[in-house]
Amino acid sequence: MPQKAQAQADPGASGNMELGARLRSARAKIGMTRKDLARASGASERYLSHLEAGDGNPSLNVLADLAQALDLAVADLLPLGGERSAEQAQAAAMLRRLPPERLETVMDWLQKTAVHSSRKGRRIVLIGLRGAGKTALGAALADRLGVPFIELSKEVEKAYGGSMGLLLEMGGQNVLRRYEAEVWDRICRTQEAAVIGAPGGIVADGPLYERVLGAAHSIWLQASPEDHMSRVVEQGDFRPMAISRSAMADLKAILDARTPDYGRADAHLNTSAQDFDQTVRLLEDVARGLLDVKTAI
Ligand SMILES: Nc1ncnc2c1ncn2[C@@H]1O[C@H](COP(=O)(O)OP(=O)(O)O)[C@@H](O)[C@H]1O
Ligand SMILES: O=C(O)C1=C[C@@H](OP(=O)(O)O)[C@@H](O)[C@H](O)C1
Ligand SMILES: [Mg+2]
Repeated sequence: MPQKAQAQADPGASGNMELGARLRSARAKIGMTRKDLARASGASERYLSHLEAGDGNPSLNVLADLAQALDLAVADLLPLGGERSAEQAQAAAMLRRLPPERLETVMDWLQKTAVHSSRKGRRIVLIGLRGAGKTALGAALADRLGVPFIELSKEVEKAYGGSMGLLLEMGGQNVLRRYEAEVWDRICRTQEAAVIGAPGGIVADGPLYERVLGAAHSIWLQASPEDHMSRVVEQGDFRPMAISRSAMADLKAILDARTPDYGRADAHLNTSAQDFDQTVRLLEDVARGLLDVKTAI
């Protein structure tokens, strides 16, 4: 194999280059000459010049001496630990230097903001069995938060250009899942803030459900089986429970089977414990709690 290709494929070589660059820039930042650094660290000037050129593989002891001479942590000299930008590397270095007693506060803040909100944005997704209130409560919540209300099933129908019934008849569950996944991803790309009503059956598509939980703040709207049934019957729509003598047994079985999945939502709200308007108020509190981001460290 040619020498150059081998060097490029060797992650150690690029690490040494990065170490060299970090050393040079750390030294430059504090106005230290190579001679100064050699004196302060005990390494020879010639060795330092090799290291800075990316041509060396220093021992941990040497690194420790260099770091001490530069008033840095050893980790600050090491190649990026997977960070994708200088800012990320700087943030990681700052975290490493943070006194332990401040670390807990900073981690708490990071969890609530950086990690949490960057992926979930200000998106709220409502999940739950039919009659939970995803549609009715979702519209009311969106109104109160001043964000759009989007129903996944409606968006699927728009994207397909036909009714859900037609889509299922022509394409079946697999096509429905493909549409749901495409529409979900588009919503996440285009809507930083929204209330999204998921179809009750979203839990059946494992990979999509994972994406849903990861890309929005999720709230499971719970109701008693009796309320699920009466609300659905009132709407004259019996999906996914067929009208039969065993309808209530079917409903309970579906609810039981889905409870572990619905239960993974970030928050749960019992909609059976109070009337609609009170439920809207509670839901708004829950949603604002999830969106609330502490900005002061
Ligand atoms: N406390 C409550 N919480 C949610 N919905 C309620 C409540 N009380 C009555 N309802 C009614 O129950 C129905 C819930 O249906 P819907 O919003 O279509 O549920 P989903 O979209 O989850 O199937 C709505 O007509 C709503 O007005
Ligand atoms: O719970 C379910 O299995 C289903 C719920 C419906 O969505 P909604 O809960 O939005 O009505 C729809 O996805 C389909 O009829 C299956
Ligand atoms: Mg609905």
